[in-house]
Amino acid sequence: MSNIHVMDHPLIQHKIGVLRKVETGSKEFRELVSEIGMLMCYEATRNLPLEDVEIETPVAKTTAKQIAGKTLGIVPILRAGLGMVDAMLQLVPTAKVGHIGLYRDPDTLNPVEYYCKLPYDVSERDIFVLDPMLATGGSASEAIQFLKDKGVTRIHFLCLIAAPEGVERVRKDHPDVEMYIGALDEKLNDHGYIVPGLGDAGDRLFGTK
Ligand SMILES: O=c1ccn([C@@H]2O[C@H](COP(=O)(O)O)[C@@H](O)[C@H]2O)c(=O)[nH]1
Ligand SMILES: O=P(O)(O)OP(=O)(O)O
Ligand SMILES: [Mg+2]
Repeated sequence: MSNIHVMDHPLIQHKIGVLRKVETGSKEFRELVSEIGMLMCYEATRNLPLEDVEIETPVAKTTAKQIAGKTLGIVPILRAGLGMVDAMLQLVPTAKVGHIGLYRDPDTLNPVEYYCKLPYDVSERDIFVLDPMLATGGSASEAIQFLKDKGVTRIHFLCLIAAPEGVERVRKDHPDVEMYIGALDEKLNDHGYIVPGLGDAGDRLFGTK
């Protein structure tokens, strides 16, 4: 079974279409990123292991299910990944949140790290790395490597839009990572932007351009 999952849900496709539009302003953009993030979280958590737990309802004792293990962690790649955090937390309120700050050098397109703060028990958790855009794959690959160096073994990567180049890079560097992709686009342009894409996700989320 492939570990690359391209979303085919009509709600996700519809919302990504609105997100792409040049006339979609920051407020609506933020709402859409959050909504799509929530729908993708639902898909990305589909295979989490469950364990039995004995509970008591008002009527009877029974065996219910709960997520097994030390539960989850969420790691947005700053800034753009921040737009997906609240939605994930609404579905998984007990998740801990780490942050990895990376920006792309505009000339080399290589990621430059400027911040990192992770939960102390990060290595015991299933980690969901968030970034709306997977372009060259440099940022995602570096963030994932960073987590692996901290001992994390179960990593899932979620992005709203991906270029084939980025998917190939992450697949090659990290074949063990589950990738969840809202839409797979055509290519990168000469500046490393996804075509057709949506522009710079961080700028559109925070109104910085
Ligand atoms: O069309 C795009 C392409 C990239 N971004 C931002 O860059 C990084 C991902 O780029 P990589 O080349 O994959 O490292 C991502 O964090 C986005 O913030 C973008 O917004 N739009
Ligand atoms: O990857 P970048 O350089 O686009 O960073 P940001 O997410 O802060 O816009
Ligand atoms: Mg940006």
